[in-house]
Order: sequence, then C-alpha cells, then structure tokens
Amino acid sequence: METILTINNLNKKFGNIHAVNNLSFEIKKGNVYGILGPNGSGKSTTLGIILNVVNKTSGNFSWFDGNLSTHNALKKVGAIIERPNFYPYMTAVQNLELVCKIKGITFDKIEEKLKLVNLFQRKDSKFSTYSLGMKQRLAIASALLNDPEILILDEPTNGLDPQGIHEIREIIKTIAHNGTTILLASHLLDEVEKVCTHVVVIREGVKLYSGSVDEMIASYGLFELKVDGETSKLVELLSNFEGIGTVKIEDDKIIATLSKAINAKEINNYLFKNGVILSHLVKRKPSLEQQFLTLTNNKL
Ligand SMILES: Nc1ncnc2c1ncn2[C@@H]1O[C@H](COP(=O)(O)OP(=O)(O)OP(=O)(O)O)[C@@H](O)[C@H]1O
Repeated sequence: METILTINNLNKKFGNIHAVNNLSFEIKKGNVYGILGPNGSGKSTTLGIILNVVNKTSGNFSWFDGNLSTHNALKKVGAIIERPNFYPYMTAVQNLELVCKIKGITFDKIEEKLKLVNLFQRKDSKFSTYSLGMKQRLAIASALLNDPEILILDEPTNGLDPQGIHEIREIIKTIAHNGTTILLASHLLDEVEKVCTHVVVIREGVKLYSGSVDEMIASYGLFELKVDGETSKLVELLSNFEGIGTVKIEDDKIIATLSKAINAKEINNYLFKNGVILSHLVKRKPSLEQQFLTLTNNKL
C-alpha cells in the first residue's frame, strides 16, 4: 500500500514542555486516521509540524515517496487547522473563487465541491449568513478544491451542535469513500470510533497506541459477572487468576478486564472448582472508550 506520510522520532519542545515526544507513525493511502488524545496532548503541534507551520525540534517526517520538497508535497495536501477564515460580505462561490485564484487553479471544481458538502443550494448566500456548521463545510470544500491526496482536519466538529456534527462526519466518510486519505485530530473517542479506520493515541506527546480501530476494540476484552450473595470471594478469586487485569464492582455486577485472552469456559470452571456458582457471565469486547481510558490511565 502506498505511503502518504512517514513520521520518525519527531520531537517538539516549547521551553520545558515536551509537546511531541519521539512520535513515529505512518499514513497509508486510502485510510482514515485519527490522532486521539486529551487536550494539550500534542495533536495540533504534530499537525503544525507536518504542515510546515511549526518548527520541529528534532526527528523527521517525509511526504509521499520522499522525493518532493515539503513545499511541493504540501500542494497535494488539503488542510483545515484553524477556524475557517472567509470574507463575510462575499458569497460562498465568491470566496471559493478567491481561494482558487490564490492557489492558482481554475474554478472547475467549485460546483462539485459545494455539492459534496451540501452547500450548493446556498452557494450565493453571503458567508456571514452561514451557521458554524455551514462555515466548517465550506472550509472542507475549500480544502478539496485542488483534489488533494490527503485531507487534514483539526477537531473538525468542535463547537457544532449534534446535527452539525453528524453532517460533518457523514461528509468525511463520503470523502474517504471517494478515495481521499484523511488525517484528523480529535479528543472525542466516539468520533474516532465512528469515522476512522486507524488511530494513533497520544498523551503528553507520547504515542500510547497505533493501529486499526477494529484491532484496538477487539484486543483482550472483559468479563461481566454476577453471583447470588457474597461478592468478596468472587473478587478475590478473580484477582488471583492469571490474565485478569483489574476487578471492579459496578452496580450489581463485577467487571474483570483481561490482560490476555481467556475464554468464558476457563473462568467458569476455575470459579466453580473454588466453590463459586455464577448467576451471570458475559464476555464483552471493550469499547474504544474503555481502551482509551485504560491506555491513558484514566487521565482525560
Ligand atoms: N506556541 C506554543 N508555545 C508554548 N507552548 C505551546 C505552544 N503550542 C502548544 N504548546 C503546548 O504544547 C502542548 C501540546 O499542545 P497542542 O495544542 O499540540 O495539544 P492538542 O492535543 O492539540 O490540544 P488541544 O486539543 O487542546 O488543542 C501543550 O502543553 C501546549 O500548552
């Protein structure tokens, strides 16, 4: 699979803040990547570095096959890393025409991109009359005018209402479906779970996980157990079982997270032999949220 971006041991220090700490990952063509991390974890700084608006402290990154200068490579990248900035007294079309002039491209794609982001009906309305969601969608149309290989978005749904969030996510999925690679930064777990195929989880600039969203959700899993009567014996037995990570009491259930693959039969036999008869035993895959909380040590 074609590589779009390679990042190797990237570091950025602002004084004594290590905003990006030895970060490495790769972006392959056709996937949707999410950089997921709490506020201040280094997402925007990472995007700024690869887009040449923030200077790295050390490490390197290379676009495409590495043969283009960053300046030329960035002509094949569409990015929205700040609030959309258009002229309020100009219409959507006029604003996009101006963007085309600045980028030195023809007006050919304006209509197609306005349709893609569901703004064609409002193409002649002044930007100042647009809702926040519409402004964000116009920014996406603008970033796509030169049919970039990759679209980069920083917190694309920040500040939007649920309807606006839904519209943006659907548009991102359509753009990905049409073959454009996407890299987005988000602190929202469900956003990454819903939109992305791959995820890089970072905290305080350090990569904690990178891989497919499916694999992340599928790894390990957890047991949900119930017993009639005394739970303390069950908790103790579970805590002593190799492969059980944490044991928590949640409402009337006990949640045991796994640190290796264990099947339900194994755990049931073990408990039965030790005199505990379960009234409920379910194995669940943890949600990305549980995974994320485990990875970031519950520090959100
Ligand atoms: N120009 C700067 N000068 C000093 N410190 C900075 C600067 N830019 C970012 N930082 C610091 O670097 C760290 C990472 O910030 P960054 O904005 O990259 O995080 P983020 O994950 O994008 O967070 P958010 O979602 O809040 O934007 C933070 O501690 C931040 O305060």
